[in-house]
Amino acid sequence: MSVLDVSGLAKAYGPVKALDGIDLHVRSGTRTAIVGPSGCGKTTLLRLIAGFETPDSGRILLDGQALAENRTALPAHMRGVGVVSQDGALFPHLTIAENIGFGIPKSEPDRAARIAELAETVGLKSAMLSRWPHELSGGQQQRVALARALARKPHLMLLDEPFSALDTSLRAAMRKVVAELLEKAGVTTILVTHDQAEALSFADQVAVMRDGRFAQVGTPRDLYFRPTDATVAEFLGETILLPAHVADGCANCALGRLATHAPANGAHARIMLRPEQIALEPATRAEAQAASTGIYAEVCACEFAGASTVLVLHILNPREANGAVPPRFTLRRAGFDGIETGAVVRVSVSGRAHPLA
Ligand SMILES: Nc1ncnc2c1ncn2[C@@H]1O[C@H](COP(=O)(O)OP(=O)(O)OP(=O)(O)O)[C@@H](O)[C@H]1O
Repeated sequence: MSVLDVSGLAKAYGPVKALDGIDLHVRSGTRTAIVGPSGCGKTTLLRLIAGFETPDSGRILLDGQALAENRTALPAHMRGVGVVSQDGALFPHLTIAENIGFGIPKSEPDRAARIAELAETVGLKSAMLSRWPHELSGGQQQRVALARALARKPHLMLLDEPFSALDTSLRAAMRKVVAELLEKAGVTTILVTHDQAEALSFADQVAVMRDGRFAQVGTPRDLYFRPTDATVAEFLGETILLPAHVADGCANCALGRLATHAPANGAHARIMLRPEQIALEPATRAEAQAASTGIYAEVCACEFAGASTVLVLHILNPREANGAVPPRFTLRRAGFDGIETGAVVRVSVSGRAHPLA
């Protein structure tokens, strides 16, 4: 099991600052996911850790040993770092057994047995060992790529969008298999992905990257429920943002007085809620007009999308303190429960609101 420490890492391609001062600590035997929009520098970071490129400045330590320090770098093959890329990149002229055994010396007496064991570990049938890469499905090829990387007994595994070419159901299954396998082998792992749900479910630690820097690093729950800003919040999932007056651990907003996560203050703060925190119950316009407590809303729009439905809700009796809040918000709900455009609903909020600057 190995510990990775990255500090002050920077890399520019001409005028483009691909990495602009990255600090990252990955604990031994854990899984870290790096997410961020296209072009933010994710692959560049993996390439520097793998040793395919040299940083302009900064340091990468694996178990205290310098893999790269400023412009000096240990060659990739001496780092003990395994890499699995998006397409698996198998050698087309080698059989599956030869691909898996690529990094195992031919002189090793139990080479064939190790290849068979690795194939079994990643769930490949022994009959596949004599096949060629083009005779395997995408998911099977990714398993071979993983077995090939594991054969070298890496201290650190780098996974660069390894599931992105797979269809949705296979993707989820492979993610689970790979997470379990790496955990069992105790290999410290970094996964790069575009998929926020994948990052949140796969990793112990998630780093959100933006313009060559980390916007936030933390546990999946921390990042999802306590994002540092609205961009991180929206990147990690559906978000409801409402203007609020935040003081003394409470936020006054269009949805009433809500307890907040942190003791934040600020007259112009906003709060964030996740859609799972909002419950709707059918109600009537008369109830809404007569009510002295509770929040009522009218459904102004309803977009059915199969597994989820997006509602636009107009709050009929907003409770905000400053009166300047547009009392309307969008809510994505799982499934469809018959609430249509024109319906009146009672709105309740569970859990705490998260204040944002
Ligand atoms: N070899 C290169 N030469 C010039 N610019 C490069 C090179 N490699 C990357 N870049 C630039 O550096 C920035 C970061 O690229 P990188 O591939 O690391 O992003 P990414 O987050 O992995 O993107 P994606 O999710 O689309 O793969 C981009 O602006 C990219 O155009």
